[in-house]
Amino acid sequence: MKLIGLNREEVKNALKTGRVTIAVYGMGKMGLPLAAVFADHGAKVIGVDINERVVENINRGENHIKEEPGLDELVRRNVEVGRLRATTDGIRAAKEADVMVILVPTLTDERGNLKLGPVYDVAEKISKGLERGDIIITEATMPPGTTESLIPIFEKSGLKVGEFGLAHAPERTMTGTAIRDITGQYPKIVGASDEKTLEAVIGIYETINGKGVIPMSSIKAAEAVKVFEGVYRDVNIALANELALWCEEHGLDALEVFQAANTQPYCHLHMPGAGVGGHCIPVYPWFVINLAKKTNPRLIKTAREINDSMPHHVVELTVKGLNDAGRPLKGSNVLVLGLTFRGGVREFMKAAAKPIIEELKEWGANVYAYDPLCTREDAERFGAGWKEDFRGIDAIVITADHREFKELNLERLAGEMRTKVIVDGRNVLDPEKARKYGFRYLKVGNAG
Ligand SMILES: NC(=O)c1ccc[n+]([C@@H]2O[C@H](COP(=O)([O-])OP(=O)(O)OC[C@H]3O[C@@H](n4cnc5c(N)ncnc54)[C@H](O)[C@@H]3O)[C@@H](O)[C@H]2O)c1
Ligand SMILES: CC(=O)N[C@@H]1[C@@H](OP(=O)(O)OP(=O)(O)OC[C@H]2O[C@@H](n3ccc(=O)[nH]c3=O)[C@H](O)[C@@H]2O)O[C@H](CO)[C@@H](O)[C@@H]1O
Repeated sequence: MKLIGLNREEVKNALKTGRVTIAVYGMGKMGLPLAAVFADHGAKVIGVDINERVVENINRGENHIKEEPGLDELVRRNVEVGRLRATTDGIRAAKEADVMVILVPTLTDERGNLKLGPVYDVAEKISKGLERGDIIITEATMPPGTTESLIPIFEKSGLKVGEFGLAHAPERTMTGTAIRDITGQYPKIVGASDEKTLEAVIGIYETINGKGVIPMSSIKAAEAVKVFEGVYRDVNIALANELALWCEEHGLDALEVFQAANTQPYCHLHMPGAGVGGHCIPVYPWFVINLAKKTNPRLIKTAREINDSMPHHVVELTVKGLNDAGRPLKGSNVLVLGLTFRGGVREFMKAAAKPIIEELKEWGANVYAYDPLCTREDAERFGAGWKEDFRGIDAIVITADHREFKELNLERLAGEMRTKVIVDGRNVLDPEKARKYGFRYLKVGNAG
């Protein structure tokens, strides 16, 4: 059922009664939860992915996103009742769907150059199945202006924008809380090509999001909201890192000072640490930097440099800790705890562990690694040995805040390690407790 021209209440009713078909392109950490939530609210949903194994799993009612609580059941029951199915045929999905949601990766390379290939691929497929009255929504985080830059591709269908609707509704969630966030942790941001499309898209998201919708004046404004959220986070993490380095110089504990400062409602000092990884936070600033022609985003560029320098600082802390214990880094056995970019997610994009392992090896250390979400092969891919105990280890370097690391048995570590040095790159351990067991405990913002 085409939705353009309906008011939001009519759209909600149509969606809930199974008269709306939604195709979601990208069955990943964001796309599959969204598809399952739409299906659970009554829509007929087609999940589209280029990965045949992903498609086969979903059609068997199996969820492959293991970091998402509740998603197994949501996928199983909606596949079982026939509301959710998956395909690799993106063109056919567009022909059958009334609404097409683009939620494939939007990435950059190490230098921040955009890699929007998956978005263009999906746009081309949608253009071959687009029908009058259809609505296309980009949910993937987009450099502002990108959604509208796809219009020439969509108009290859022979339709003009206006005959189909275009909107941007950024996915404001994170792996591990996607279902909670999609269904109402935050209001949904929506910008659209025209009033009728905006009205329909508000109806679509009010159906699934209990916090409602914030309509924006344009598609580009909606794109900027999500990107700015990420830039805010990256710049504030850089501020925390810079102040933490100052605290080290002045013998202060950064977290003690930050926690006290943050009791003031206007102060939100973030967590200093081993660096900023993932598909999101280190990427979104480049969307702003690359699009700046007359302005010069100096602060945003400097923040990126500060955050990218933190893995090296963690290596410096490791050298200091070992030296204080009378051991050179060269020849020491160092165990890196964490290969993923953050705890709870098996994702390696710009993980701090990679440069840390490389630099430790350059200095002649024997480097091992362990991560509860990873395998021996992952460690070897990073250039480290795999080690699940602490015997003979001189220094432990924590680079991801996995729950397991917060619960480390310090008594066992003290008994097994050869030299007792801990560099806590994610502030997961209690400094006093570590020092009580005789560890030299260092972290970003407190060099012991
Ligand atoms: N992961 C997060 O916490 C998070 C949070 C908010 C927003 N986002 C944004 O959501 C978007 C998707 O991120 P994600 O974490 O779900 O990625 P992901 O890597 O987990 O999943 C992407 C999926 O898209 C599929 N895919 C790739 N190219 C395709 C194509 N041409 N056609 C169809 N499917 C294709 C892949 O096979 C994969 O299954 C990105 O723009 C990201 O910035 C991510
Ligand atoms: C919708 C979307 O895109 N969602 C994103 C998702 O982001 P994400 O999954 O990438 O996770 P983040 O928590 O942002 O971590 C990124 C890296 O920064 C390090 N870090 C973090 C905080 C800090 O104070 N100091 C740090 O050093 C951390 O170790 C890691 O390496 O969720 C965030 C809400 O959590 C959102 O804001 C963010 O938009």
